[in-house]
Amino acid sequence: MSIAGQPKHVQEISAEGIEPPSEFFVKDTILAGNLGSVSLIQIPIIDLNLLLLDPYSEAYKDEINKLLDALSSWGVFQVIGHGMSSSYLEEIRNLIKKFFCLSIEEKQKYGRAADGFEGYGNDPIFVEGQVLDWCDRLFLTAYPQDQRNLQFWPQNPPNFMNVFEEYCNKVIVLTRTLLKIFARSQNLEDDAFYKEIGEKTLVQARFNLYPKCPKPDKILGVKAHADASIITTLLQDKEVEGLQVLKDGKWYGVPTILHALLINVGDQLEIMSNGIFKSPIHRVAANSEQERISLAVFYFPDYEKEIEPLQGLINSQRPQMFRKVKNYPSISFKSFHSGQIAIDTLRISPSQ
Ligand SMILES: O=C(O)CCC(=O)C(=O)O
Ligand SMILES: [Fe+2]
Repeated sequence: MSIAGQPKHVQEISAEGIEPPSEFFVKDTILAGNLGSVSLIQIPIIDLNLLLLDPYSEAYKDEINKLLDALSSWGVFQVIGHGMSSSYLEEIRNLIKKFFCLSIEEKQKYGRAADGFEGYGNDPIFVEGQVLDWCDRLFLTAYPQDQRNLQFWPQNPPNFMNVFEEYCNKVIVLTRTLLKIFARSQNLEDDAFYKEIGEKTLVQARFNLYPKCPKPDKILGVKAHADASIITTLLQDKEVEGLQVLKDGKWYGVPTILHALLINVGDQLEIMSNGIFKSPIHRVAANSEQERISLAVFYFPDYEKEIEPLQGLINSQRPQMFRKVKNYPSISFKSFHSGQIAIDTLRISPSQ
């Protein structure tokens, strides 16, 4: 089955074992380099429990320094001690698998519109000549609650809504705790980032399925990008790796850790931190042997909220690095599809 005018779901192409259509083949750019094997790198593992200790304790100081180093170099770390047990995270992974295991017809009940973003589907085509990601996804808005489009929320598995909602709530609590700790790491008031973001936040989730791909040396699960969010919380497949992060011009594979969640700085946090925290460029490799799943939860400010570097992080040594911005995801989206790095369009050059 293919939907009129749309390429088939990746899951179907993979199951049929046919040659992938040419739209999936990456073009030879620096961001598509080294698609063969990359070395796995142990990105920092941060224990949240240690960051909730007395700030004068040695254990706290060591952990906050490790965190600061992670935020300002990789822009990504694995968090443990977040209060969600391994078995709970396994329940969430099972929910993702159960949904993607349904027939295409069943999943298609929650299918996105041909030109839409929300719902179940393959990579939406927005520009001519776009290279397609080897990934089917279910994209949902979780908060604000009144912006949920419930027609896209699966009724099957039957407990989907409750389990997903509870998980989102836990991720939101974790995100807000991290924002406080990030502020402390800069000697700012606990609510410094939180005040800039405002009360109204947008929380969206992307459930990803990366079916087996016969050409992992020429095709990507997700093309190189930086997230437009403030913070992204990623639940990775427990066995199959695929996420890669670009650092100093080299790609590194991120290992998966059963009980950890992967946190990455999004562009809007890089902006608010005046460039101190880095929003990493990352991508997902395809895999010829194994299917992979993941769940990314993106935490955004409201579209109407203007974001800018915090005053407390601007000084003569570090002048303001980014212009103010509103509705950053739309800028990011356009840049992504025209091959630009979105955050660079907001950079203030030193002479300005
Ligand atoms: O699946 C992954 O590991 C990462 C997905 C991702 O980067 C995204 O959805 O923005
Ligand atoms: Fe991402």
